[in-house]
Amino acid sequence: MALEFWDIAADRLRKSLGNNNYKSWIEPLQLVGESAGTAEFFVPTSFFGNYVRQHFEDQILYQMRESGFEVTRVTFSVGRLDQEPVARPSSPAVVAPVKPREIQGAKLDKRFVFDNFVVGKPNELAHAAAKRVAEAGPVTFNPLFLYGGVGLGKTHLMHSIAWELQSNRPDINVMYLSAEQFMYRFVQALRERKMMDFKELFRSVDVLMVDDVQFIGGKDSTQEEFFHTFNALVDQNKQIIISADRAPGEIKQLEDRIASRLQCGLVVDLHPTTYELRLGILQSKIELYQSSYPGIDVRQEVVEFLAHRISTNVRVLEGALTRLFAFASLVGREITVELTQDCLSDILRASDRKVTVEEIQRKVSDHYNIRLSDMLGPKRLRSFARPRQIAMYLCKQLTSRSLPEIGRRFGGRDHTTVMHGVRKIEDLRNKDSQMSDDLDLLRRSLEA
Ligand SMILES: Nc1ncnc2c1ncn2[C@@H]1O[C@H](COP(=O)(O)OP(=O)(O)OP(=O)(O)O)[C@@H](O)[C@H]1O
Repeated sequence: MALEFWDIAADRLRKSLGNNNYKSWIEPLQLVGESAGTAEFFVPTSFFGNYVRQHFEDQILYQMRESGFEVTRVTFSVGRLDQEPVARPSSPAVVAPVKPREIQGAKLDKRFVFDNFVVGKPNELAHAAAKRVAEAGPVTFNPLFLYGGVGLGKTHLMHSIAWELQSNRPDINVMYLSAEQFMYRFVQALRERKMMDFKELFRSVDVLMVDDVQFIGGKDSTQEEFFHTFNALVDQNKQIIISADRAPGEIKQLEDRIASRLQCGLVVDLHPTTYELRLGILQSKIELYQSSYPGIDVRQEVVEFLAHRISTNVRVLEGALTRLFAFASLVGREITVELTQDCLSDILRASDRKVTVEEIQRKVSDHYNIRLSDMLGPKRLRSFARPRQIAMYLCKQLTSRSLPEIGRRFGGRDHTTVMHGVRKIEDLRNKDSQMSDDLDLLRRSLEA
């Protein structure tokens, strides 16, 4: 009976709102039941429900009353009746069981899960924050903004969150995509005149994850749309997770209002890897590789050699291992440091960190707590002369500068003075363990 009344009300709504509005917003409503003056409707998404409530609620109430309903209130909740809409006022609605939802948006990499993410000092905060949002508890920081240099694990953490959300909360809608894909979809929606669908899609997600957001810098209309999407979701208390290669305030050509919104939640950076973290990552990747290349062993000295020499990013480290394992399996030899040097000569050359003379001078003067001007000036006091010789020695070791060039950069000294200094330190290094430790420490911090 109620269904027939609804048919009448719907027909009146078609006439009063027009065919387009009717098709888009009234036809998809499913009347679930009506009691105590309240009519309850199922709607496909929460965005849809909000939209109808804001724009058509009064009209719906009015036309329902005009058609014989005694209603004073309508409610809209997300759901779907299992078959054709059946309106039985006093019987409970039959709702389709919740199926685990697919993650919407870009495809996720199966290897990028929390279990495969090695945690160390440089990334522990980012990891902890990622774990927290993956629990899908009450939203405490919105957005979570992860940033860091190339290949430091931002995408890995984002995918891990998405996988974990899918298993913890199969009922919620998670959307992961890159900022580039966001723009592509936006442009496509504009071209095909489907902006309403676009808005509805993005406003109906429970967790939105956008990777590499620096991409929208300078793209004005994409930024504008992103801003509206962002605000709409935050207003609904939906979780947003963003990644970028730099902090929000440093993204070029990003509107100030967006940068400031992005800083409203928790901003965490992934620091460059340390030697220890690289060792950990290598050990974990080697174990993974050994399942594909049984019988191939990597000596500990090789692992240390790689962790020491490849300090750029983890992606390069992984590339080096892949090549090493493939090579070792082809030639059927154990992986030694020599084999590694042969096989990875190009990667090792490219990874050689370019340390500058100025960096060395600054580091050494800081380490020995003297002023830079005293290190470069004419004073011959031992407390200035020794750090000066150490800095010269490190310049010879870590840069490709010639002795005369180094002399010039140290207050215009002669190349024989530099040579004398370098020899002195070489000598001390072999005799004095404190000197040797100091040199190792300085070298490591310069190469980190
Ligand atoms: N802590 C880590 N533990 C294990 N693997 C890691 C870690 N950090 C990075 N990786 C691996 O390094 C590779 C590069 O990581 P990812 O793609 O997540 O970097 P990114 O920060 O998103 O880089 P980009 O700025 O280029 O997008 C991936 O294969 C990832 O699994």
